[in-house]
Amino acid sequence: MTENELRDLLCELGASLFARGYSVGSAGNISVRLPDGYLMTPTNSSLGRLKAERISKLDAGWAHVGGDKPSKEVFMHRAVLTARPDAGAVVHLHSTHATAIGCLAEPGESAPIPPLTPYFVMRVGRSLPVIPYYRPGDAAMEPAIHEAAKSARAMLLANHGPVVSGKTLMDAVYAAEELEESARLALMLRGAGARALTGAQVEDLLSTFG
Ligand SMILES: O=C(O)[C@@H](O)C(=O)COP(=O)(O)O
Ligand SMILES: [Zn+2]
Repeated sequence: MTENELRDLLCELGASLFARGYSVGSAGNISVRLPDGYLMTPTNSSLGRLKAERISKLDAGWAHVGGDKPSKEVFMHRAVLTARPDAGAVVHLHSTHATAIGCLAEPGESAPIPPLTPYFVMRVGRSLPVIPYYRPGDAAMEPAIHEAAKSARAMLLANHGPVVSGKTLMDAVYAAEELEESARLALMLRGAGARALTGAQVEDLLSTFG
């Protein structure tokens, strides 16, 4: 896709996430890898009202070179995109149920949501590390996120929200949506003795769709 097509898709997907309640107010931010740098949602912007021409552009060294001032979470996005050379985009949301799991789980946990459904395993993967709490925008979060992202497509920031990567922008958004719905399901079934997929079923999914 061209840069302009990616800008338009970012606006379209941001509006769709916002309209369906995956983000509210100016919460959340999204980045997309380009051949010569990165696109990032501007700080304090609503995902529901992004303007293609105002999206922030950063060069390959992560310096701001165009558009509005980028999200204060540049360190979060840089941590994931440098750890995962195959990732083309990162989506950070405050979606309610994934954030709730991030408030219940212990930092350091690696699988706070059980593999209840195949699509969760296919989109999010085997592990979902819980990163200790950092103040939003704190550069100190970068090493912990970078390390976790080497082996996980998605993670939960304790008491903050999910961070999800994907090969493409569309993949990252689909995975963020699936993570939120799986978190909702996990909370709904908490304590009910729900049957999770077995280890063999998870491995079969990962080797077939991984
Ligand atoms: O939680 C926060 O403050 C940020 O992580 C966030 O979601 C929105 O920050 P900006 O992207 O700087 O608006
Ligand atoms: Zn946030």
